Amino acid sequence: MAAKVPSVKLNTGASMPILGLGTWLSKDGEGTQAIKDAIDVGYRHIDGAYFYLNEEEIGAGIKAKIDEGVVKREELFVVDKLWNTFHRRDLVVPMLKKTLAQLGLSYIDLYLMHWPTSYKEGDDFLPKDKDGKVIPGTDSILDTWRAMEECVRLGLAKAIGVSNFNREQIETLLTNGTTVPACNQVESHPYLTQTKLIEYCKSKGIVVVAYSPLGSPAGNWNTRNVAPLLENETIRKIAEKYKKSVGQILIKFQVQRGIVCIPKSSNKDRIKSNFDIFDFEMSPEDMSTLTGLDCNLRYVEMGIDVDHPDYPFRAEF
Ligand SMILES: NC(=O)C1=CN([C@@H]2O[C@H](COP(=O)(O)OP(=O)(O)OC[C@H]3O[C@@H](n4cnc5c(N)ncnc54)[C@H](OP(=O)(O)O)[C@@H]3O)[C@@H](O)[C@H]2O)C=CC1
Ligand SMILES: O=C1CO[C@H](CO)[C@@H](O)[C@@H]1O
Repeated sequence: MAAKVPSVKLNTGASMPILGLGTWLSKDGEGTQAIKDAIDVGYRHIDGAYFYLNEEEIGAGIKAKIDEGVVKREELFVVDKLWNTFHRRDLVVPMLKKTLAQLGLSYIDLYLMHWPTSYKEGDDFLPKDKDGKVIPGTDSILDTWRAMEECVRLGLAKAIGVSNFNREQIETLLTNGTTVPACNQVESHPYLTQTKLIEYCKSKGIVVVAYSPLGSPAGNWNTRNVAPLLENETIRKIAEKYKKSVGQILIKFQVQRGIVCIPKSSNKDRIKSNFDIFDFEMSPEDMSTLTGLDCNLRYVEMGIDVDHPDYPFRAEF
C-alpha cells in the first residue's frame, strides 16, 4: 500500500498534499510513465502547465491509474497553469477548457496564473519584438484574475492561485479582487529561501509552493559560479548525517518548514527516493545551516521579461 502524504490546508478549506510531482521537461513518452510510477509510490499532487506541452501524457497517466482502481479522481490534487499569451480576459476560460480536455479531466484542483507578465496573444508562446524583447499583452493582472475567478464560478477550477508574483502584485489582487489567491508558487531552495515572501504570504493565508527545489539541474541557468545545489558540500555533509541523499535533504528542507514542494523526476528510482522523506526530521541547527546558504540565487530569472512592466523580480520580494 502506498504511503500517505501529509497535506496543508488552502484558504478554500481543501487539502493540498505537501509533496507533489513536477512535470516540466518530462520528455516525450516519459510523462505518462512518470505519473503512473508516482501514483503507485503515493504521490497525489501533480504540477503541470499548458506551457510544458505534455498535458495529454499527464492525463493518460492519471486515467490509467484511475481505470486500474489505484486511485480515485477526488484523491488526486491536480494543478495546472495559464500561460502568459492567454491573459486576455476572454481567453482564460477557453484556455482552461482546453487544458482540461488535454488532461481528460472535468475540473482542476488548482489553476494558477503562471506569471504576472501578460504576453501578446497568438501562436508564439514567447512573442518578441525586433530587439528580442517580449511583447506585453493588453490586459492587466487584475483583468486576468477576474477571469480566473470566473473559472471557479463555472466549476472548472476548485481553487485559483498565482505563480511568480511579488508582494506588491499579490496586494493588487487582495485590494481589488474578490478571491484571495490560494497559493503563490515560486522558486525556492537553500540558495533562494524566500523567507520574506513566505512570511508575507503566510500572513495573508496564502500557501507557498516551492518550485525547482533541487536547483533545476536540467536547466542551463546562470549559476554565478556557485556550486550546483546537488553538489554543495555543506548539504552533502547534512545528507550523510541523516543517511539521506542530497535530493532528499533539499525536499525535506521545504516540507519541514511547511512549504509545499514539487520536485520533478521522470526516473522511477528518483521518483521513489524523492518521496521517501517522511521518516526523519532535521535538527533546528541543520535547518538554520540550510537557510544560511541563501545567496539570492534565482535560476528561473525569465530574462526575456526584464523590461516587461510587470516583471516580478525587480522588487526585493
Ligand atoms: N511556476 C513556475 O514558473 C515553475 C514551475 N516549475 C515546476 O516545478 C517543478 C520542479 O522544478 P524543476 O525546474 O523541474 O527542477 P527540480 O529542482 O525539481 O529538478 C528536476 C531535475 O532534477 C533531476 N532530479 C530529480 N530528482 C533528483 C534527485 N533526487 N537527485 C538528482 N537529480 C534529481 C531531474 O531529472 P530526472 O527526471 O532524470 O530525475 C530533473 O532534471 C517543475 O517540473 C514544474 O512542475 C518549475 C519551474 C518554474
Ligand atoms: O514553469 C516554467 C519552466 O521554466 C520556464 C523557463 O524556461 C519558465 O518560463 C516556466 O515558468
